[in-house]
Amino acid sequence: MPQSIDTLIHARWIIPVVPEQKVYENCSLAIADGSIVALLPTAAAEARYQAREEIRLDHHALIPGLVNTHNHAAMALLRGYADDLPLMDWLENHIWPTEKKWVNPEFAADGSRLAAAEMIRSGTTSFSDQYFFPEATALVARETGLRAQIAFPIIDFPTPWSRDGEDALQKGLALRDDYKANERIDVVFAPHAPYTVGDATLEKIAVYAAEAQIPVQMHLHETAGEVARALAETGERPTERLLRLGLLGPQTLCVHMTAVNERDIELLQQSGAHVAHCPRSNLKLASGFCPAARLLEAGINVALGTDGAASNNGLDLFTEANTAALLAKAVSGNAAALPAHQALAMATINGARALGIDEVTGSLEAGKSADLAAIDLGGLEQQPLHDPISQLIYTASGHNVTDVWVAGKPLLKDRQLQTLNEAEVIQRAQMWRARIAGQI
Ligand SMILES: CSC[C@H]1O[C@@H](n2cnc3c(O)ncnc32)[C@H](O)[C@@H]1O
Ligand SMILES: [Zn+2]
Repeated sequence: MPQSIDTLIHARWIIPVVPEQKVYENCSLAIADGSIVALLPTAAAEARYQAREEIRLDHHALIPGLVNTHNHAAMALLRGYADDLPLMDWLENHIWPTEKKWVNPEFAADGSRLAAAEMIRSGTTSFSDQYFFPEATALVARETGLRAQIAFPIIDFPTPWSRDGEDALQKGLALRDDYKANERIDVVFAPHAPYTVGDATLEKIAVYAAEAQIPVQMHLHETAGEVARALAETGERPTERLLRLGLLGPQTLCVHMTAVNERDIELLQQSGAHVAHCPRSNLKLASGFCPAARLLEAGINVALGTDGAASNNGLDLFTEANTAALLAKAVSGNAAALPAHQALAMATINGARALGIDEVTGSLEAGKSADLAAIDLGGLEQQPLHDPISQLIYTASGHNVTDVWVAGKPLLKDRQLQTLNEAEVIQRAQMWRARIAGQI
C-alpha cells in the first residue's frame, strides 16, 4: 500500500551536499508536512509513495536552498548609488549621510521586499540580515516565507533606528521576544564593527549572549586599515579584542576576515567561530582578501555572504560562490584551492552551520526542512554536462533557478514569484530612486 505524502519531485540530478560531492541521477525527493521524507530512485519512489503533487524537473539539478549569511537587505535600494569607492569613504561620505536622510520603516520594508524577490529568484532560502528597522525586514521574511536570521544592529552613536547602543539593545531584545514562537525567524545580536561599538556595549552583549545562548555577528577585519587603526588606538587586534570581551565563540559569526595573521586563524579555530566570506563586496570596495581556502583547511567553518547590494551589486549566491572559488585560486596561487563542491558546501551547509540552523536546513537529508532550489542545466552554456556540480559553480547563475521551496512551500514556481508582486516591488524601487534623486 503506497504511503500518502504531499509532494514528489523527480529530478535529473539531486545533489544533497551532505555527503559532499555525491550526485544522484534520475532520483526523487519525497516531501511531507514541509520536511524531506526520503531521497530515492524515481522508480522506487513511484512504487512507494502516493503524492498529492508530482513535479518533473527533467533538465534540472535539485539542491538545498542557498544560505546568505550576511546581507543588508534594504540597501538594495542603494544599488549603484555610490560605486567605485573604498569602504570608509563609501560609508562616511556617501552611505551614512544618505541613510540619515532617507532610511525609515518604509524604506526598510520596500528595500527588504526588493532584496527578498532577488534572493528567492536566485535560489536563496535562508538569509541573515543586519539593518536598521529590523522589524520591517522580519515582517518581509514572514510575508515572503523566507527563513531569516534578523541580526539587529547595535551602534554606539545615533542611527536612523536607535539613539545609542543601549537603545538598540533594548529594541532588539523586544523584537526577539516578538519572534520567539516563529520557527523560521531568529533574532540575534549584530554589533556593527570594532570601530562603531565600544567595550562597554560589547561587554553587555557578551553577557546577554552567554545567558540566553544568542548568536552574535559582527563586521570584523574588513580591511587592513581597520586592523591598523585598532592596533594604533589600543594595541589590540580586533579578533584579540573579541576574545578578551568573551565574544569569540561557536555562536560568533565574523563577517569578512581579511588581513588575518597566524594568531587570528588560531583564535578562530580554537573558539569555533564562523566566518562569512563576502568576496564580491571585498573586491568591489578593495577591502582585501579573506584567505577562505586556508581557513577551511584549518577546520574553520567558512560560509558565504553577499553583503548589501550597495556594495556587491547583487544578491546572487551562485555568482558569489563562483567568485569565491576563483578568488581562492588567485590568492593562493593554487588552481586546486576551493574546488566547486567546496564552494557549493559554503553556499549551503556551511551557511546553515554559521547561522545555527544546520539541523533544519543546508542539505537534503531525511528529517530536514524541504528548503530547495531547482536549477535548469539544460541551456547551451551548460553543455556538455560532464559534472553538474562544476556547472552549478562555474557556468550557472541565479538566472538558471526556476523553482524554490521553503519548508515545502513554493516561493518560486517556474520562474514566477509566489509570495511577492514583482511589478509592485519594481515600481516601489523606482519610486525610491526618484525620491533620493530629488525628482519627487
Ligand atoms: C548597522 S546596520 C548596517 C550598517 O552597516 C553599513 N554597512 C553596509 N555594508 C557595510 C560594510 O561592508 N562594512 C561596514 N558597514 C557596512 C550600512 O550602511 C549600515 O549603516
Ligand atoms: Zn556588511
